Amino acid sequence: MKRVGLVGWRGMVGSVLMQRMREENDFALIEPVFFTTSNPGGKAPEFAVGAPPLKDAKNIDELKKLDIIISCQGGDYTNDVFPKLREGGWKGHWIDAASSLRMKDDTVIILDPVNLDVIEASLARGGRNWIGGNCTVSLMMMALGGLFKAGLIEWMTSMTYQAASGAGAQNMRELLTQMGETHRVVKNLLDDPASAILDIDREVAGILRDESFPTANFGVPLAGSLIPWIDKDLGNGQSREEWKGQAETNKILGRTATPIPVDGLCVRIGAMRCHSQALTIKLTRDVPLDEINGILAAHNDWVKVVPNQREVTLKELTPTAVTGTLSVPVGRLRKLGMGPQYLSAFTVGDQLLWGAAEPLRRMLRLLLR
Ligand SMILES: NC(=O)C1=CN([C@@H]2O[C@H](COP(=O)(O)OP(=O)(O)OC[C@H]3O[C@@H](n4cnc5c(N)ncnc54)[C@H](OP(=O)(O)O)[C@@H]3O)[C@@H](O)[C@H]2O)C=CC1
Ligand SMILES: N[C@@H](CC(=O)OP(=O)(O)O)C(=O)O
Repeated sequence: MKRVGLVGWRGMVGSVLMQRMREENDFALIEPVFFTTSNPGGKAPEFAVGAPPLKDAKNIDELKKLDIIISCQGGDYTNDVFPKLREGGWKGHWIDAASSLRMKDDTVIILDPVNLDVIEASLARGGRNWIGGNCTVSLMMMALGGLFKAGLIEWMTSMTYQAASGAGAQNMRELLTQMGETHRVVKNLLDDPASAILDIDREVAGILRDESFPTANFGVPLAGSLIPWIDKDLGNGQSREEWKGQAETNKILGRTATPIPVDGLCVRIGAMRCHSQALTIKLTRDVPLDEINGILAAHNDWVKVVPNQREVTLKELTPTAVTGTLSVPVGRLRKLGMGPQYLSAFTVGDQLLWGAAEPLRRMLRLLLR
C-alpha cells in the first residue's frame, strides 16, 4: 500500500477533502500518515483507525518517507517545504491545493474530467507535481467542458459572484456576524409593520458605514454590499483572481502556445461557499442552442444543463440549491442580441468540492490505479 501523507487535513479545504475521502472509501486503499504544523505527537483523527500520532509537517525526513503527499496547508507551507523536499531528492508525488506552484513548468493543474489527457501525458513523462486549480476556473471548466472540448470557444468573459468561503473560514464567520449586526439595528423597526422602509434603510446604511461594524477580515462590509476586487492588484487594472482566468484555463487545457482569451471581473458577494459566474462566450461558429445544450450535458457526470426558464432556474441554479453537492448546473443559455455566435451562460458550483478538494482526491485515485 502507498504511504500517503496528509497535511492541512483539519483546515477548511482539508476537512472537505477528508469527508470526501471517507465517503469514497479512499482510506481503504492507502496507508495514511497525518501531519501538523501546530501539534506534533497529537492524536490522528478518530476516523483514521490505527493511524500513528500526528507528525511534524516541517520534518523533511519524515515527509521523504512518503510515496504521495497531499497538502491543503496553504501557499506559505508549500513555498517552505516543497523545494527542500525536491532538493533533498524526494521522488514522490506532490498533490497541492495552494496556488504557489500552479504556473510552474513542471506542474499540471489537475481537473481530470476536463484534462485527463494532459494528466496522462505528464504521468507518462514522469510528472510528479499535481496542483488543484483556482476554484472559479475549475468550476467554470466543469460547466463548459463540452464547449472547450468541441473547440467552440473563440473567447469568453467571466463575471463572477464569489462566496465568502473563498477568502477563508474566518471570513465566512465574519459575513454571518455582519448579517446579524445589520439585522440587530433594525429589529424593532422590522417588528413594527407600520415602520417606514426608508427609516429601516437609513439605519442599515448607518451601521454598514459605522466604524464599529465588524470588518477585520474583509476590510469592508460584505453583508448588504459586495466587494468588486478579489486577490492582489496586479497594477495594470486587473486583479490577480481575474488574471487566473486565462492563465489557468489554458494551462489546464494544455494550450499555452495559442491561448483562448478569457477575461472579466471578479466580485465577492454574500454567499457562503458557492461561486457563481455569468459568462459571455463568442463561439467559433454559429451552433444551434439545442446542440449546445447536448454538448454541455454530455461532457461529464456532474454538469447539469438547466433549461432557460424562470421556475426551474430559481429552483436549481442558485448557491442555495448547489451548496454541499458536486453538481455543477449551467443555465441561462441563450444567444445574445449581439448575434448568433454570442452565447450567454450562468453557472454555480461548490467552491470547496469541485473548486478545491475533489480534484485532489481524484488525482490520488489516478496515482493508485
Ligand atoms: N479556501 C478556499 O476556498 C480555497 C483554498 N485553497 C487553498 O487551500 C489552502 C488551505 O486553505 P484553507 O483550507 O482555507 O485554510 P485553513 O486556514 O482553513 O487551514 C489551514 C491550516 O490552518 C491550521 N489551523 C489553525 N487553526 C485552525 C482551526 N481552528 N481549525 C482548522 N485549522 C486550523 C491548520 O493547520 P495545523 O493542523 O497544522 O495547525 C490547517 O491545516 C490554501 O492554500 C488555499 O489557497 C484552494 C482552493 C479554495
Ligand atoms: N481566491 C479564491 C479562493 C482561492 O483560494 O483561490 P486560489 O486557490 O487561486 O488562491 C476566492 O477568493 O474565492
